[in-house]
Amino acid sequence: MATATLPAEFADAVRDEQSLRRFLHGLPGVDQVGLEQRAASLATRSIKKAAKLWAIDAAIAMIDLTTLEGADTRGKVRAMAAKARQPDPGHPDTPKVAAVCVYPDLVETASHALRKSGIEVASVATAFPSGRSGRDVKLAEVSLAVSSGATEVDMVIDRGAFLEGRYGAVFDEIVAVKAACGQARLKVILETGELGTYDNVRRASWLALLAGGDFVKTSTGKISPAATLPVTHVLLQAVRDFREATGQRRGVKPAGGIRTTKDAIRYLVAVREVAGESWLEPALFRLGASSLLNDLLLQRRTQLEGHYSSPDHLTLD
Ligand SMILES: O=C[C@H](O)COP(=O)(O)O
Repeated sequence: MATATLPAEFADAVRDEQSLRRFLHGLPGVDQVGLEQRAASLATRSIKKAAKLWAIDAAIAMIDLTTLEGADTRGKVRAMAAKARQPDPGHPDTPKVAAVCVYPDLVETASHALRKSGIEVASVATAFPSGRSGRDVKLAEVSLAVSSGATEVDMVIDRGAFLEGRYGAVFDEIVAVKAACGQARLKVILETGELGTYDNVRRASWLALLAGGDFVKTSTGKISPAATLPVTHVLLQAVRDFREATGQRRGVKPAGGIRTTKDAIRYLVAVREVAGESWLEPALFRLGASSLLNDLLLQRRTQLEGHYSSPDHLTLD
């Protein structure tokens, strides 16, 4: 197996396929009932009015504004980039989003449209969303994205290999992609809706962290279920425990199906309660979403203006 830069205590776990399997299957099992109850009870927590505007602004600043459609055009990406820079021209104090996320062939357009904005350019890669292609093709795609200006790469893991128990192959692929990323941040999409169990989600999270992923991300947004609160709890527990064990902080990105301010705030509450308040920053937490920003902007206007605001003044998501 390839090697990742790891603290000594984990060097043994990734020595070979057998050690990795032993490590991943030695992780504590997830208590499904306890996990789902805790996620549900945190989801009902209400937040005070004063905190709501803070939470809305925090959520906006942590969005990876995404378009991943076959029908995407350069014009659509330019319009998204303009919205990413200034989400609500009627309220210029509205924060910018964290990143714009596109397919590799649109990175150049996004990068040009976002220059000097401080907004990251994220590209999906490694045969997104299925992950079904050869290693060389996947790495070539990562190189295309990075050489076109991507500052972040959202790769998908090989779920087939993972479900066959070929953990070494998944690990090696993440290590190779990380190397191809150079300075770009690597987010590792687990596609949790295909992993079957919370135990598998925990194993996949640790595998991605051990292999050098900067973020673990729930979903592509292309299958159902996509992001859920319980699954996000498992990812947050993994980065929290990884930090305790190694001193290294990694990020979490739920993505897929997050559409409302209420949902976004539930995720922020989960981050605070599971990983801790220090994770509430764009370097460590993102919300991957194609259709969330407008609801946050409407709720923000409602908070500021004291009455419901019509969506007519906002461009479409
Ligand atoms: O990575 C982000 C997802 O593809 C977005 O999914 P969504 O369109 O359900 O928001």
